[in-house]
Amino acid sequence: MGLVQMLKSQFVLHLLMVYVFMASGVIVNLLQLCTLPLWLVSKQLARKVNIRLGYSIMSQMVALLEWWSATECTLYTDPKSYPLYGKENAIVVLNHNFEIDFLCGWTFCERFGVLGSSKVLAKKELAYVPVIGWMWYFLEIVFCKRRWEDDRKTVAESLQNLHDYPENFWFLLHCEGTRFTPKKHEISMQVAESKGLPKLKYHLLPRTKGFWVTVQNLRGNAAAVYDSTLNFRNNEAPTLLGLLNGKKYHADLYVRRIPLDTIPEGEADCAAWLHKLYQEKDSFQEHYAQTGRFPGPIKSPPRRPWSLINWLCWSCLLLFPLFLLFARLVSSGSTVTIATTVAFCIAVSVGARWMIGQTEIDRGSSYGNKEVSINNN
Ligand SMILES: CCCCC/C=C\C/C=C\CCCCCCCC(=O)SCCNC(=O)CCNC(=O)[C@H](O)C(C)(C)COP(=O)(O)OP(=O)(O)OC[C@H]1O[C@@H](n2cnc3c(N)ncnc32)[C@H](O)[C@@H]1OP(=O)(O)O
Ligand SMILES: CCCCCCCCCCCCCCCCCC(=O)OC[C@@H](O)COP(=O)(O)O
Repeated sequence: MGLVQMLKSQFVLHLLMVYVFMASGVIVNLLQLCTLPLWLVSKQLARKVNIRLGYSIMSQMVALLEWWSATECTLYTDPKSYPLYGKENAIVVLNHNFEIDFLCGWTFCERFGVLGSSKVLAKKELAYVPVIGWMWYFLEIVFCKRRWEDDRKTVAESLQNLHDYPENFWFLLHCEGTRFTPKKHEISMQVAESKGLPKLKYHLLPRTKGFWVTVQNLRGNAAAVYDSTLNFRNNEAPTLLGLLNGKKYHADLYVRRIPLDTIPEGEADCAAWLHKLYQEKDSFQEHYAQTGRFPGPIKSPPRRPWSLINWLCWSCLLLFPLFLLFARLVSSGSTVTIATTVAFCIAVSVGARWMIGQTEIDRGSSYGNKEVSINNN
């Protein structure tokens, strides 16, 4: 292990990074709270301010991937579609197999200039994750309970609100609804069989209702669906802790641009269209497994310096007072103050570990895990 790699794996450095992320995150959350009165005066200005504030949090995690771990991201796509990326609103349909797929998504958003305005249909539980979940509230992220009877109205309303959104956005949909595990796969393939649908090898059976409601409510607003398929070289299963330890991965993303007006309007036709799309996605993953690459030409956007600059600015701003405080603490010699500080550091690391746990598939939800009573009618 080289010196740099050894440094990157030091716990004390991770603690400092977590401190910068959490402290800057809470400051940004408080600033977001201060924008509430602005919504009453100028909604569009409040949204633009929140896009930039959100960027300041999300791009720190992007910097972790791009600059700290130096993970590479290769894009396979049609060169004719490429100039449109970042210049239009789009619905992104992405497979959900990896613990850091959300971060790869953010990284591509960053490279096409839509990170601050990126949107997702996220499970409600994520709204309570400190910093990220609180930030999402101000970014008009659409949350769902994964119970159609509860979600159909709220999701449609939240999507309608995006019609006058002031900047281009990508709306991410993980149609599988949960991350891939062998057990969830087995159960969803029983559902596929009961519906007479072909089996998928690399994906769970997509849940079609969220896709249909999104397409219907973003018609006239989003121009296209970006069918995106992600995988990692060398059969790696990347983790957030791996990134924190400076491990370099290589992500490959295959994106096809599909104009929204070519997608059927009726619910049943739209569902059939999505099932067909997932069969195609499965064949792309098979191609990847066989050849180590996706079909089509490579047109990779380079990383930009902004995420690193933002991260360095927050680090300078927050580490300097921390070191001053630390020096004063040591010189004061007060056991109570030192013990309180140590307890605070432990609380922050436990909190951060819990947040990282939210990304771990082993600690994932039981959604899609339960045997369903299969009705063949
Ligand atoms: C280009 C690079 C990327 C750019 C990235 C862009 C933006 C980045 C932005 C943010 C990054 C951060 C990312 C954070 C990620 C967080 C993501 C999540 O939280 S995923 C979980 C939440 N999202 C979803 O669930 C979306 C998909 N789900 C749906 O759409 C659902 O339909 C629903 C609207 C949530 C409703 O859920 P419900 O469970 O009620 O689903 P359905 O009614 O659809 O399901 C019943 C239906 O399914 C059949 N069924 C039963 N069991 C299964 C099973 N195990 N598998 C499959 N299907 C099953 C059942 O028979 C019913 O069938 P039918 O519809 O025919 O009656
Ligand atoms: C510079 C950075 C320093 C980093 C410090 C570390 C801080 C930790 C930050 C944690 C961020 C948490 C973001 C959560 C996003 C997780 C997205 C996700 O993948 O959710 C899973 C759901 O889709 C499905 O859930 P399951 O049904 O599979 O269960």
